[in-house]
Amino acid sequence: MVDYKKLADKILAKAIIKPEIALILGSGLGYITEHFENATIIEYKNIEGLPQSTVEGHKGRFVIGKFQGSSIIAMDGRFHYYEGHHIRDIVMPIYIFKEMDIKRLIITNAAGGINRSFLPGDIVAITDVINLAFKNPLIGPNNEKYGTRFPDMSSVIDQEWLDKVENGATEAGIELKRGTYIWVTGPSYETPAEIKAYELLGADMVGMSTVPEIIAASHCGMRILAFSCITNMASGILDKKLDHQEVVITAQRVRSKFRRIVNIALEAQKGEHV
Ligand SMILES: O=P(O)(O)O[C@@H]1C[C@H](O)[C@@H](CO)O1
Ligand code: HPA
Repeated sequence: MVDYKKLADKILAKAIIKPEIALILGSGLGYITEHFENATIIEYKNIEGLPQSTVEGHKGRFVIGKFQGSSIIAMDGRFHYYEGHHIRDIVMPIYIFKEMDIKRLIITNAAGGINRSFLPGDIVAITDVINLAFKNPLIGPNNEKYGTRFPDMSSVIDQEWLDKVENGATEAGIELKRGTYIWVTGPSYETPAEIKAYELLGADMVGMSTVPEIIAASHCGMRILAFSCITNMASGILDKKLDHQEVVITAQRVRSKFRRIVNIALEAQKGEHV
């Protein structure tokens, strides 16, 4: 068993501040850490036992600092199943955050829009997920210290927190859509026939991450918000080939809107108990 506490202590020992909220940054979204004050950067390669990031647009480092008055630990680079990591290793950071006594998690990703009312550049609040990869990071012995063997998944997103974010976004004049995210392993993008099938299953956007993190964070009782940046329309919707460069470029194009949504999410939890 991995000693998450030891890893958490090792990371905290290098930081100037004690983080209270964790933020996982999707493809091309790492720029938000440029706005952190008093930032400590810790490369994954300097933490023995952690997997490494191998994907463009994922730097592979923790950035710990103050953002919008909140103390944050951000993952500028996440782990994906298609990189060859064991499914349990993908969620190692979640249990490390738990050992840091972090109670709130904001997850972000780049995703392909399936819902025809979405446009590249939209930000969508994830309201539910579909695990089409059929991989579960909780398979194996359960550590009761973190959570129960059979965790409930009927309300994985913190609705109270999301309501506040939606109100804040409306007040700020930012359009925040809602949708169901379907997780596939990748790394190949989907075929048009697959996208038609996922649409029938009720998915609004498709991506290659986030769901393992939601399962693990939910298992250990964290309050979760998750946002997709629609970087492209999913396969077959437009007469266009998909390409990771476009994903990263679109994620960067919406940097100001995306940053404001994260700001609002941080503001929305201030003054609350956890
Ligand atoms: O880490 P995320 O989910 O944001 O990255 C998406 C999914 C694939 O890793 C990649 C495909 O372009 O971007
Ligand atoms: N499919 C899967 N993952 C993605 C996509 C997509 O179209 N865009 C960004 N990540």
